[in-house]
Amino acid sequence: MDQSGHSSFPALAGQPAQEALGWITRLVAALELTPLVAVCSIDRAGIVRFCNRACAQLCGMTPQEAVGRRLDELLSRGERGAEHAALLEAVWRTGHNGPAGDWIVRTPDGRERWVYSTTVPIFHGELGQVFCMDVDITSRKHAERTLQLAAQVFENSRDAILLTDGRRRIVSVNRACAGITGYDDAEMLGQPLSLHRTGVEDEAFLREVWTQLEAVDHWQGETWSRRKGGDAFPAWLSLTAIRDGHGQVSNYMAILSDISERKRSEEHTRHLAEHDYLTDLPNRVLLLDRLSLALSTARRKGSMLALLFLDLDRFKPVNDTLGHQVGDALLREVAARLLHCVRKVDTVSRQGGDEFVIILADIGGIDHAAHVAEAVRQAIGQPYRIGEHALRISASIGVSIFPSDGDDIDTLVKNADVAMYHAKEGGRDGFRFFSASMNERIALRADFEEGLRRALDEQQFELAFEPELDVQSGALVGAEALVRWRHPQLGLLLPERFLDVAEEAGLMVPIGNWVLREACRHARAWHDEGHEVVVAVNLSLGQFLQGDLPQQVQAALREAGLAARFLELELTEAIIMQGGQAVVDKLRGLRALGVRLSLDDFGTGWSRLGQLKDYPIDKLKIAQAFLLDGFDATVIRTIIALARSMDMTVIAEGVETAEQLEFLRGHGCDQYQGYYAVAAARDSGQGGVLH
Ligand SMILES: Nc1nc2c(ncn2[C@@H]2O[C@H](COP(=O)(O)OP(=O)(O)OP(=O)(O)O)[C@@H](O)[C@H]2O)c(=O)[nH]1
Repeated sequence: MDQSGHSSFPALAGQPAQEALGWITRLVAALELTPLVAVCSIDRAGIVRFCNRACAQLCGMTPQEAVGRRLDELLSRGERGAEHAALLEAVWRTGHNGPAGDWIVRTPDGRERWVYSTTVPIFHGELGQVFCMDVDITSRKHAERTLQLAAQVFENSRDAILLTDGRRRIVSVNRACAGITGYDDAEMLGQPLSLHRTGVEDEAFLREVWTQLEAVDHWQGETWSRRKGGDAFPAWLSLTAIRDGHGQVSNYMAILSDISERKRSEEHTRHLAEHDYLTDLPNRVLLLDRLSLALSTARRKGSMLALLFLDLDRFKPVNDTLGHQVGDALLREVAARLLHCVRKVDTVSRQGGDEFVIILADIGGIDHAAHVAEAVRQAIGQPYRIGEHALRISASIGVSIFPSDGDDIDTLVKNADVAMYHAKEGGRDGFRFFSASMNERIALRADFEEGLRRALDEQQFELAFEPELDVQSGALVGAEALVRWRHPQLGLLLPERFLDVAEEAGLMVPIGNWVLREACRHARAWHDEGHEVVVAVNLSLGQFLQGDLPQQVQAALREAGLAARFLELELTEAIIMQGGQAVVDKLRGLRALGVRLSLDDFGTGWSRLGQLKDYPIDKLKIAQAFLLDGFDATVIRTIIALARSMDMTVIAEGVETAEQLEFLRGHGCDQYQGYYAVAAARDSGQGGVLH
């Protein structure tokens, strides 16, 4: 017994001294060698006096290296170091065992280990040493942490997770399970995992699922589930068999995700991809899909189908005058009216712009298509009220029929389009059925356009000149250049035969520039022969709008060596109607080159007479309509007076008789042109000048 009353070795009490010593030696040896418990002892100064192998290993050194160092050099006690130091201090103070507990220690080489640790004071007379015993529980701690995390994942997952035992009885469900399925835990636990619990009801499907699960331990796929309340919802189901160490299935895990939201968003995305944003009608993609389906059905049933290709008439001016928003609203209203004209089985789609295509599925006969086309025409033609605007619009409709007008999508769409084009050409506001001859006309027109494209390169254009004579003296003062096309097969063509096509084919500018250069070249030739005649060239709107028009004019004059005052550019009213300072500036720019400007066809559409004085125009050409379609003396007199008041030259076109010329002379008209001028020039020998 020591002075404090503690027995140093109670277990050896009563043993003979020799035997006790043997026991102690063996115990120390066991302590020394045990791999399970790291043991070290420290003295009051905190110096390590004993360190077994396990302790040395934990610290990453040999026992010899450990002994003699301070304990905190071996194992620092991590974040809770102060707490541990206080505990140790209490052991020294009270002489009682320190409480056992888990600690994180840090070894000298920086590793962190979890230890289960206790501290025992050992008395030898007085309190001599404190033994620290640590069991390394790092792996267990990690396993616990992993399990804890798994449990958190299980519990917090937004998907329903169900665990069963090997006999498919539910042993655990997470919180989300009740949220998704509507069944609470009590209704689930202990129940067999018939997938009815997850709402999957298709027996054949379920058999297939379990068969695959048994074979490869996993199955996943999309399925329809039903909540306890009866609602069906789309779900993603994943089933996994979990096997034990002997390869037997010990558990099954089912994960059920509610994918209604994702489906809704996918559906929304698909809707956007297949529908027109403005009218929400099927777009071209969906139309082709529906048409393909409708064609398969029609082929199988041997029935007919009609395709209506609809294009609004003169829709562009609605946009241009009232703005795109009104245009958009009109398109939406048109879409709504179209839907009213067809059955549920039919498809109304918008192709873009002001084009719509309608599929009439399974029609009884052609008259059905005609009936719908007429109903559509009438519906579109009813007045519209868009905001404060009252509008009217019409549509041109082309119809193609399966099987007579085509057997495949492309042909049917193309033929309906061709028929629509003919409806436009036929005066708009109507419908046309496709006929084979339409294609021939389209092909002819395409050939014609192709020929026109080649005509410039192959020098098939020519100029003719119409003389302009002085009313008083009869002298030749000018000549208007008029373009002709010597077509290889069709012979000499007048501009009205090909200018529309040139306009649509974008050829007006190159043709116009050719005319300009060629006219200047001719004028120069006349001058060289001693005839100082002005040459007049018509300027199209397209030409006027080109940015480098002044340069083109200058180049033509330079190439020909013609003085600018001998070139007259004839403007159309369309150019002046563009209005604005930009037009005035451009005209002034041309005028500054020294050329003359005349206004062609004056009097037919000009509504802003007051502004005429703002434009730098030298000459007015009285439209020939006033002379040819019933001689309008009042208008002619007025125009002459107007031109005089503004100091402009005035010329009358289309003069055919001596009386007309007399009238013009009597009212002070300066020049004239037309059949009578041609004859007069010929008779006076001046006609030959204009070769
Ligand atoms: N407001 C609006 N206009 C559009 C839209 N898409 C295209 N457009 C316009 O629709 C017009 C289509 O005009 P076209 O069919 O070429 O010509 P049109 O004036 O109808 O003449 P015709 O068809 O020859 O009778 C163009 O001006 C386009 O800019 C759209 O989504 N909204």
